[in-house]
This record gives sequence, structure tokens and C-alpha cells, in this order.
Amino acid sequence: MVWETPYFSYAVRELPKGCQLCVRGEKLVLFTTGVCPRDCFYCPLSPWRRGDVVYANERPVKNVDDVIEEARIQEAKGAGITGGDPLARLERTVEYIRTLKENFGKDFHIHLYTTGALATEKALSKLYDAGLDEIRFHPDLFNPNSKLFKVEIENIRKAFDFDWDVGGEIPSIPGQLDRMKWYAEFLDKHGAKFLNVNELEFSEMTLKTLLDMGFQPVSDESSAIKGSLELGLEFLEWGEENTSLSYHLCTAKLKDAVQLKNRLRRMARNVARPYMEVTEEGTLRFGIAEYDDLDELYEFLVEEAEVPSEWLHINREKGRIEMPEEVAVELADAVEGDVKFFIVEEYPTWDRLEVERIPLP
Ligand SMILES: C[S@@+](CC[C@H](N)C(=O)[O-])C[C@H]1O[C@@H](n2cnc3c(N)ncnc32)[C@H](O)[C@@H]1O
Ligand code: SF4
Repeated sequence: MVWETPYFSYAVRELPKGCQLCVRGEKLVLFTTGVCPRDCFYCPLSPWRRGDVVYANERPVKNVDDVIEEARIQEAKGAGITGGDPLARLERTVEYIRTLKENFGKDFHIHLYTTGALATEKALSKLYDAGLDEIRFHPDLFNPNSKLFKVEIENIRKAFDFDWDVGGEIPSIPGQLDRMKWYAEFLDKHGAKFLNVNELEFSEMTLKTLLDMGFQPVSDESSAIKGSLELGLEFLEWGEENTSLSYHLCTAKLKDAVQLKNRLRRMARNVARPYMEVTEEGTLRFGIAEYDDLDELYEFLVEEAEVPSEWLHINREKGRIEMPEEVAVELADAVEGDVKFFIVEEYPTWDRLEVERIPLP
């Protein structure tokens, strides 16, 4: 039976361990390089992620300590290693797996996405020895001219010699049901545990190509592609009858409304300052005052307006003083002059993305 999960996704049999933690926002997203041997027409990477860059969630990584700090802030119970192809920088990827296991224990669950193109026996054995728990292959299934596809499939066969969970993860591309079935049968025959299917999404970089190929977004508000979800469901029905794999059809809505929100909530608990309110969505809400001379403004707020100093924080980087929302509302009413007051809502992420700004009269 294809069942609807509580996370706006669909499944056959049980969810892979990596997904169970991911939907709860408990997986650190560790991007170990943007380098990749492939060039998929649907590649979701933004231009600034296409080089040899490293990120832990939104945090740019200079060394492994940044990775550990981000995992601590999130109270992560595991990590999903992604890219690019993490095997394009194998030594770095292996070092991060090893360090995460050393710092957070052997139960810290780590899964990894790869094309398979670079998954030689030696590379797989390094990953296994470092403690990798689950490996997900995304071969060049939808490119009939692929030179890499054969190499990838040969490499994937070798992954079954190790004692870890092996699965596939591919986008659901309208018109490609036969290729998806072929891959499911291949994985099933070799003893894989699962095949994950992602609802196809466009990005700024791929929209034109996808439109030229005849694909359409489902609506103006969504990045999902029409027909992908329906095809995914049809594929799951087929898979249930014809293979013994587990399947998870991961939707655009799951990534947006569930996984991200849950991760933000976990992070907010650890980064919220006393004057910030953590909202249902996992954002931080507080008041701010903007003025040219922050020291003068601070002195005024403490001495003239008598705001307790523990309620105030000078944020020089952003050129503002932060405070509880109610204080900003009250001051906006009472203070005259060039000081501007706002209520803001920000993500509790490293880049503190501002998602709302309400000017106070
Ligand atoms: C974002 S990739 C990261 C790892 C690696 N770059 C890869 O493609 O396998 C993880 C998964 O996302 C899926 N994916 C790739 N492009 C997608 C797209 N445009 N829409 C939805 N899912 C996509 C693939 O199934 C892939 O296994
Ligand atoms: S394998 Fe992943 S990163 Fe590489 S081109 Fe394809 S979608 Fe992009």
C-alpha cells in the first residue's frame, strides 16, 4: 500500500533511517563540495554553490570546527552529506564523517548522496571505514548519451559488498517512468533497501531549460513541476507490486513546510537571545532601532528612556540596536527624531535571513 506520511510525502514500506531524522529537522545538511562530474539539466545548485565550496547548513565552512559548531547549534542527531558529488573531494568528506562520529558518537547517523561516478572500491572502503551508515546513488539515468552511466552502474554494484544501507535517490521526471522502473529493478536485484524519489523542482538556473523541454510549474507559488508528483505516485504503486524495496516520494512541500521549519525550530532554541521571541515557524522575532550613531542611541535608551541594558544589544554589523518587540513598540510612540523602529523576523541560521520587517509608526 502507498501511504501518506504526516509530512506531506508518500511511502511504500518504511522510511529510510536518514529520512526519518531529516523530516524532524535533526539532520545537519553538510555540503562538502559543489564540484560534480555531471551536468544534469535539472541540477538545483545555485551559481555560488557550483565551485569547490563547503557549507554546514547555511554556514560557510573554513575548517571542521565550523561543522561541529553548526551541528551543536542544531542539536543534530545525524548528517546528510551532499554536493555536488561529495566523492569529488573524498579526503575532506571522509575527514568530516570521521570527526562527526568522534564528536557525537557512533549513533550519529550519516547518509551520503553521490552520482556513483567516483565510487571506486577504494573510495567506498574509505567511506565505510570512516563510519558512513547509508549511501544513496543518483546515476545518470535520464541522459541517453551519458558516458558516465555505465561506470556508475558498475560502481553501484560494489557498494553491496559493505555492511551499510544502500539505496537510490532520483528525481521523478515526467515521461521517464521506464527508466525509473529499470533502476528500481536493478537496485532490487542487488539487495538495495530503498529507492527515494524527489518531486522535480525548477530553480532560477534551470527554469528556462525545463520550460523549453515542455515542463510547466504546478502554480505561480510553487517550484514543483507539473506531473512529477502524479508520476511518482504511479511509480510507487508499481514498485510496491513488483519489487521489495522501500520507497519514499519526497515532495517540494515536505522540504519547505516540514523539514526546514523543524530544523529552524531546533536551531532557534539555541541561538535566541533573551529579548527574542521564537515563533511557531522557528523564526526569531524582536524589535530594532536604526540610527547613524549607535553609541549615542544606546546611551539615550539606557539613560533617558530607562530601558534595562540587558534588554538591549548593539549589532554593529547590521547597524542597529536590538530589543524586545514591546519595547520597540513603546519607544516608537515616545521617541521623536531620526531614530527608526521596526519589528523584524529572521531565520536563526548563520546568515540570519530576514523574512519580515514591519516599520513602527
Ligand atoms: C540535491 S541532490 C545532492 C546530491 C547530488 N548532487 C545528486 O544530485 O545526487 C540530492 C537529490 O536531489 C534530487 N534532485 C536533483 N535535482 C533535483 C531537482 N531539480 N528537483 C528535485 N530533486 C532533485 C536527486 O534525486 C538527488 O539524489
Ligand atoms: S549530480 Fe547533482 S550536483 Fe551533479 S549535476 Fe546532477 S543534480 Fe547537479
